Amino acid sequence: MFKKLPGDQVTGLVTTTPDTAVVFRPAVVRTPAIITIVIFVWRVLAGLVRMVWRHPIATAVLAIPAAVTWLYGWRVALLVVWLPVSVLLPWALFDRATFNAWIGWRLLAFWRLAWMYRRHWHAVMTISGLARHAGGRDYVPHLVAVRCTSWADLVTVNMLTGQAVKDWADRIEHLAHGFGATSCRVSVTRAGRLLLTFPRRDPLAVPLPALPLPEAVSVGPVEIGIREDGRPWRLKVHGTHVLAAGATGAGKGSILWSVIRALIPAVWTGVAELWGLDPKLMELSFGRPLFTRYAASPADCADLLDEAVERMQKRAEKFAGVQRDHVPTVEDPFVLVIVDEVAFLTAYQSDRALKQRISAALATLTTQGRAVGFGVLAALQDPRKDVLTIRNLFPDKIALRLDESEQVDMVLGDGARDRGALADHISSVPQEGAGVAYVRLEASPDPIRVRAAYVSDADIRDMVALFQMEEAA
Ligand SMILES: Nc1ncnc2c1ncn2[C@@H]1O[C@H](COP(=O)(O)OP(=O)(O)OP(=O)(O)O)[C@@H](O)[C@H]1O
Repeated sequence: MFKKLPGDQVTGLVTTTPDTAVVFRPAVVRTPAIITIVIFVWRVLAGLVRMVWRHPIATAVLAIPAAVTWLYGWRVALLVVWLPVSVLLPWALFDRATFNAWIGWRLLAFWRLAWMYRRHWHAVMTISGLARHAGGRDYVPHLVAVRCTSWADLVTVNMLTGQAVKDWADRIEHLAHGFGATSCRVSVTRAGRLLLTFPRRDPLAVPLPALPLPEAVSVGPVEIGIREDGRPWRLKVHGTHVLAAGATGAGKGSILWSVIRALIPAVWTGVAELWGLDPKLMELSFGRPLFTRYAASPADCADLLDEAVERMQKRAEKFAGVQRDHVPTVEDPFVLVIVDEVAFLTAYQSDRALKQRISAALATLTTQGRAVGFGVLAALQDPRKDVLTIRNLFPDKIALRLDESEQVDMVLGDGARDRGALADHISSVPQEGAGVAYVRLEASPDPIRVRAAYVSDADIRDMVALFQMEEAA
C-alpha cells in the first residue's frame, strides 16, 4: 500500500508504525497544450508591440538590418545600414546635443532598460523587500519605462497596490546599489506611480566659476549656479528669507557671494541695498564697499538690525492701505540683510541682552519684512536644536554639506533625506563638494541638487573695483 505514496488518496489508512510520513499530492489539472501555446504566443506578440511602441528607434536599428539581410542578403543590408550611418555619424559628431535629444538618449534608454533594469529588476525588488509573496504568488512592482538624460536614468515604476512612497524612500540605498548607481531619488508622478532617478554621472563634480555680472537690473530670482539637470539655479531672494546651512568649508560663502554678485546691477542703480553682518570678520569684509551698511561686532550688528527693523516698520506704515506688494524703486529699495554665521549672534552670543535684541530684530524682520521689501539671507554652520528658533523663521532653506544625516531633515523639512537629499554624503573635498547643496523648490516637495558658482577673492576684488568706478562716474 505504501508503494503508492506519496500523494495518492489514503483515506482510511491504518498503520501501526509510528512516525510514518503521510504525504498528500494535490490534484493536478492538466492544461491543454494549445491553451499554453496561445497564451505564450499572445505574450510574445504583446511584448513585441509594446517594445516597438516604446522604443521605435532601437527596434528599427535592430530589426531593419536583420530583415534586409534575411530577404536580400548581407551586401544589401550593409548598404542599407551604411546610408543612415553616413548621415547619423556626422550629425552625432558635429551636433551632439540635437542628436542625443532625438536619437542618442532613446537608444541608451533601450540599452539601459534591457541590460540593467529588466535584467536585475526581479532580484533587486525581492532582495530589497519591495516585492511580496502572498497566497503562493509573487507580486513585483511594475517597471513601466526608462528614459535617459545626459546625467541620469529616469525609471518610472508602478508601486504595488497598498505600498507607500516611504516604502521606496526607505530603500533608496538598496535600489541605488542594486542598479549600479551611486544614489537614487524618489518622486511621485501620480497616485501609485513613482519616478526613480539614478544618476549615471555627477554633472556638478567640477566647480563652476563665478557667473558673469548680469546685464539686466533685477532683484530676482537671481541666477547663482547650476542645477543637476543642467538648468540655471535661480534663487528667490526678494519676497522671502533664505537660510543656507552647511558644515565648515561647505561653501556657504559661495552662496552669499553669488547672490551679492547677481544683485550688483540693482545696487548700482539704487533699487537694492546690501546690508552685511559679518560677526566672523572673514567673509563679507572682503567686499565691504559693496555694502550700504556693514557691521561686525555683535553690538554693531544689533544696532544695524534695529535700524533695519525701524526702516521696515516705517515703510510698512507708508504702504498700509496703499499697496500690498513691494516693487523695488530708488525711493523704496529692496534691502537684503546678509548675515554670515547667524548663530554667532544668537545661539553662541554670551551677552544675554544683546542676544535677545538680535533675536527679536531678526524675528521681526523675517516675519514682517517680506511684503515690504526687506529680505534676510543668513548662513549657518550648525542647524541643531539650539538654533532651532532661528531656523524656523526662514521659508527657504539650502542644505550644503552637513555632518550628520539627521541634520538634513532639520534644514529641508521632514522626509527630505528619505527622498534623496543626501547632504551628509556631499564630498568634503572642496573641488568636488564645496558649494554643492540640496534645495526644495516651492512647487515641489522633491529636493533638487545644485551647485553654487564659486566667486573667488579675485572676482570680489574686481567687483569692488568696478563698483567703485561706477560710483565715481
Ligand atoms: N562653489 C564652490 N565651488 C568650488 N569650490 C568652492 C566653492 N565654494 C567654496 N569653495 C572652496 O571651499 C573652500 C571653503 O569655502 P567657504 O569658506 O565658502 O566655506 P564656508 O562654508 O563659508 O566655511 P566656514 O563656515 O568655515 O566659513 C573655499 O576656500 C574654496 O576653495
